[in-house]
Amino acid sequence: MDGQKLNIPPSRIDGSLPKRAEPYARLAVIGMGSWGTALASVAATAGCDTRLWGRRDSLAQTINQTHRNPDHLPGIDLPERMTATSDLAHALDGAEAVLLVTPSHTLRDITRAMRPYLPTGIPIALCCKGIERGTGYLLSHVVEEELPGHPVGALSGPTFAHETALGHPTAATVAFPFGHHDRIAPERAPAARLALTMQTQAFRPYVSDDLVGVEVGGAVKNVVAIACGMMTGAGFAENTRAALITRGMDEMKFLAEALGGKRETVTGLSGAGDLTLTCSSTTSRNMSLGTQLGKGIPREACFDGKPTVVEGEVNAISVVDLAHRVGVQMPICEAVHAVLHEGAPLAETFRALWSRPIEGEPRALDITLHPHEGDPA
Ligand SMILES: NC(=O)C1=CN([C@@H]2O[C@H](COP(=O)(O)OP(=O)(O)OC[C@H]3O[C@@H](n4cnc5c(N)ncnc54)[C@H](OP(=O)(O)O)[C@@H]3O)[C@@H](O)[C@H]2O)C=CC1
Ligand SMILES: O=C(CO)COP(=O)(O)O
Repeated sequence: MDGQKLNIPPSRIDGSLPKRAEPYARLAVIGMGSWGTALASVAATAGCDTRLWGRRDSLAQTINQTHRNPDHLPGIDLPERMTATSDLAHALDGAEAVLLVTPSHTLRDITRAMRPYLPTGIPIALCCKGIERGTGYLLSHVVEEELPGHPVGALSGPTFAHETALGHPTAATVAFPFGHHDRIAPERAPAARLALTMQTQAFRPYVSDDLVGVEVGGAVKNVVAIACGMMTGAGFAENTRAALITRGMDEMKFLAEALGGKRETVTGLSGAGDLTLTCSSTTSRNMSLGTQLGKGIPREACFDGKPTVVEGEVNAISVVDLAHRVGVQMPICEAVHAVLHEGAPLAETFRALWSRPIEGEPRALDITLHPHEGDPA
């Protein structure tokens, strides 16, 4: 069977990108924190007319006057081409695509607020990481509810904001479900156009059609990073961290598959890539929260008491809740949830995690071996 008989355009047969994809000329970036600012900087560097929105007018004015974001990316120069505003209508006016980069718990409110200003059909890419608490929805589902009639995708990967903004070589995945756009000419496909819009000499996007796999990777990796931090803070080292990363990836894989995502996405930039980055670096806020808790620092004293966006903290609740709904076991995420939200003692919780009955690797090898009776497990 060949593509001619199926009447599939050549670009769909070999999976290659449309040959004539056009970058977007104007982008709105919603969220003036470190990642929104870094992404706006990348897009502007790539030549796109970029407007960055944040809730504080004083910060927007500072960015416009100094080309720096002293609150979220101190000391890093931003391109003069990007402008900042606290006026949502102005940010969205004429935007050909939108990046959503607010903390995940604010997503529903901000997308609802965008509704009067965004003509239908404008593609929206999620750059925040999480699952909605209470509903258990992937964030793309939240956007689809609040802003119906838009192609929704994600941009995600191993991307610390300050490194990206400094121009360190960085790669990420841009995922939109291709199926939604079958009637759109290939050169209009949002994943291709957004990837081209964001490409610079330092920032390298890859294109995917597995939005679910990408979203699950971003949400779960933060919870696993807290687990890695907890064990590191408690005094354990590389063996432990490598085990948590690998078994955490297994949890990611099963949740992604249960929701219709692809296993191979979990081994890509938005899964294994981001998991490795976040679980290996003291720069990570999630890893850092875990480390401080593992050292016995009370939650209210972590980060010297400063309010800090730690997505894995709330997402431990939503990930575990979603896993229960779809019948997937996620013991590492459950352990983090128990310590953070159920008052379970950290040392005992992780000892119990390590003493669970022996299982097969992979899970498909359906084996469960219980400890001998009388063993001190
Ligand atoms: N930082 C990174 O390296 C990366 C972050 N991400 C993801 O990007 C998303 C945004 O995080 P990031 O840019 O790091 O955030 P930051 O911690 O850098 O900044 C927080 C941002 O959220 C705003 N904010 C905080 N609380 C609220 C609230 N209750 N209502 C509305 N706005 C609020 C802040 O506004 P204000 O300044 O006015 O307080 C600020 O713009 C997260 O999902 C994160 O996981 C993804 C990849 C990399
Ligand atoms: O998602 C991130 C890097 O890809 C940022 O991770 P932290 O929120 O843990 O700092």
